[in-house]
Amino acid sequence: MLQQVNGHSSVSDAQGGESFREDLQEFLSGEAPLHQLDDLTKVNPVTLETVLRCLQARYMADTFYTNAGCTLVALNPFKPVPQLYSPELMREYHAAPQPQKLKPHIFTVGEQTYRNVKSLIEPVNQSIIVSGESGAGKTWTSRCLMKFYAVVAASPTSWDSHKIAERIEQRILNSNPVMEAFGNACTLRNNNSSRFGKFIQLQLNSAQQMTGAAVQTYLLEKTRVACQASSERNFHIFYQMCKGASADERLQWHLPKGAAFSWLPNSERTLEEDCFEVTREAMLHLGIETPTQNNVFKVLAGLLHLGNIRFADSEDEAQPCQLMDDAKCEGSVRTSALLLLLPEDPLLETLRIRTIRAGRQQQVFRKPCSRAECDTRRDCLAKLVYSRLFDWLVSVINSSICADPSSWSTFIGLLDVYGFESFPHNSLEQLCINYANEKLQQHFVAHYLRAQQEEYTVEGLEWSFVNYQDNQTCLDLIEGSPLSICSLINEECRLNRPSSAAQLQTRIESALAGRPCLGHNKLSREPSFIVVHYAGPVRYHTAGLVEKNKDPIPPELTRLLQQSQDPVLKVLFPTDPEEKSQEEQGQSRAPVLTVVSKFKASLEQLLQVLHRTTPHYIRCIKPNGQGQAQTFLREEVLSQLEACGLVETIHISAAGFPIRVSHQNFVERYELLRRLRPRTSPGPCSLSLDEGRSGERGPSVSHLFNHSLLSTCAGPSQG
Ligand SMILES: Nc1ncnc2c1ncn2[C@@H]1O[C@H](COP(=O)(O)OP(=O)(O)OP(=O)(O)O)[C@@H](O)[C@H]1O
Repeated sequence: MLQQVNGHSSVSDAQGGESFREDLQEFLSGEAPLHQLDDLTKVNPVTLETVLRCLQARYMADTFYTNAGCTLVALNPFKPVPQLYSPELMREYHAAPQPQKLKPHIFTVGEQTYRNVKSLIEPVNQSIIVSGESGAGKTWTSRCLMKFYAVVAASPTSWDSHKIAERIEQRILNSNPVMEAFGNACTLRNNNSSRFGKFIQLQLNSAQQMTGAAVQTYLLEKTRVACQASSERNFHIFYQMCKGASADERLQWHLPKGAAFSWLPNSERTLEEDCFEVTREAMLHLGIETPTQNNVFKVLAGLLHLGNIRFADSEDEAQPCQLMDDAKCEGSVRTSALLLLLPEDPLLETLRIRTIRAGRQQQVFRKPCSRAECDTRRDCLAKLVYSRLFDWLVSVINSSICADPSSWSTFIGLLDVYGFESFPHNSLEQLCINYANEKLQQHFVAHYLRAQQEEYTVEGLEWSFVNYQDNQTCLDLIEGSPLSICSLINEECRLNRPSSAAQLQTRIESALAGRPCLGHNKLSREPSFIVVHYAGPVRYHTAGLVEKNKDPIPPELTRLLQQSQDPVLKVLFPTDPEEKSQEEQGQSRAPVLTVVSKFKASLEQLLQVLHRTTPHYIRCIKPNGQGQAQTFLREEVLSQLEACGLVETIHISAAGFPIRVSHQNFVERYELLRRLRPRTSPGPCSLSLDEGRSGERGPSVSHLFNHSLLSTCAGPSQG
């Protein structure tokens, strides 16, 4: 081959031939080392294999951030890398003339968004969408970005003239431990897993200083209060108070050392998250004074005692269930009532007896509940209190950190959402989460395609995306009108008819027959349906779906809690005189929104906000499921690349121009070809190294070309 090459070569003398031979050997021995490639869309060619190899090589070289077009891929190091997040490094990225020329980092994204706001080019507001599966590093990333803005967008003086007034950035940072204590839990996949989604809006004034923030939360996993999977835990706060309370507090909250609570599994495990003092301190900084904090913890202790109440089957259906025959159970009712400041007998009665209003006169009937119903009502009471407490905390946080509307004009939004989920058993929670991911994926693809087109236009390239189809058909299946999975589940709730899991499956299959993204696993014995998501097919079980969607709260429970004399519960359950009189007069109350309807509405609101911002994407990837440093499991990474839409990005890249090399890199790489150039005058495909240097176009401009162009011409069009 060399002979043949030499035949056309201008390299003639023996010495030159030898050096050429060596250079050619070096050329053939490979591209730049993979770990040095900062952008996945620049690996050649862009395929899953090359992308995986590149990520692996970088991970093993302790390089955790890589660009992928307009996305940043963040690999979880699973080990402390303090120098990677130091304030000095933050300032370096902040001060850099071109931060995108530094190594890929979340601070590049942070700085870019900050500069975009400064530039005042529409849309001025920015959003950073951080996604990934549980344990991939979303919370870590969001926290680091908040710290970054606290450093670079800090106001030079205190926001209040008083010395004691705390800086707003510190308050915003203080919201993290509080939200994590109440909203995070140890799961099989992550010791500190956020059990809710959040959008944090960092508010900036005209001088781009942070003047405040606002938090919006989504879908708190409230069932965890009363039901934890084996080897998982309840929300951190319960363990924090049980482990960190003083002797005096233990006495007040009836939490003697070593007390066993059935809603507090795996409490022998101590995690670094079990830091009660940090939570209390942060609550104090947010304006939640010690007496209010004590009240909150007293209520939580009341819930723990509530969880120890056990019912026994009643022999006579007309009689209410008895408590399990032990003194401990009676003690739990008493202590729970004491801590929640509720009358003991009505508490027990509400758990065991259902009241039904019927007829024109709204006559009240009392029906004893079965043992299972009693358990459900007990759990429902705990979930109701906890979810309202969480919402209240978020509202307190907001009132502490939110700036006056006149003091801010722009914002940077940080969205930390649960990634795509597919488990052996998937239910309404997974449907909502995956629905949100479909929406965000559509938003991402639209943005990515737009960015691609803009890049091609700048390059003067003709382009077309081959066979690219977005995920609208899947979204139509989930949320479309008039018929979709959401509408059918809502219909079942509205009609309030008894319907089995099998009937719901049949209804979905018949009403949505022929939809391309709907599948059915004929081998499955449990009633279910399959949705073919962009990230892969997921089977959803229909059992319990309608009930979960209704999320019914027996009105007696709310009425009971309205009787409490506890100051916190009084805030969480205010009495509404109008509602009470309406009920007494037999007027029907406003229709209760289903879980799906509420989620859909909040998702639409979120997307409206996102649509009005310039989005930036950070995809967090977990290199292995065991949380081990230096371990890169290709299969696991691959499934996450699929789930976070990166494979799709790669396909879109490949549908456009799959090979992208900057002019400068091209020249450096193929410099050898110049020495092969015949002495005759250059043809249309000849390479002139002096023309069109990339620097003349600006730093971000790449030359893009397809396979055929490369193979026939071996040189970029100089467009
Ligand atoms: N950049 C990082 N450097 C060091 N360790 C990290 C980094 N990112 C994540 N980790 C480790 O991984 C763990 C999981 O990260 P994190 O809690 O941010 O995941 P997550 O994606 O928010 O998960 P979930 O969806 O369950 O809340 C952290 O507790 C931390 O130990």
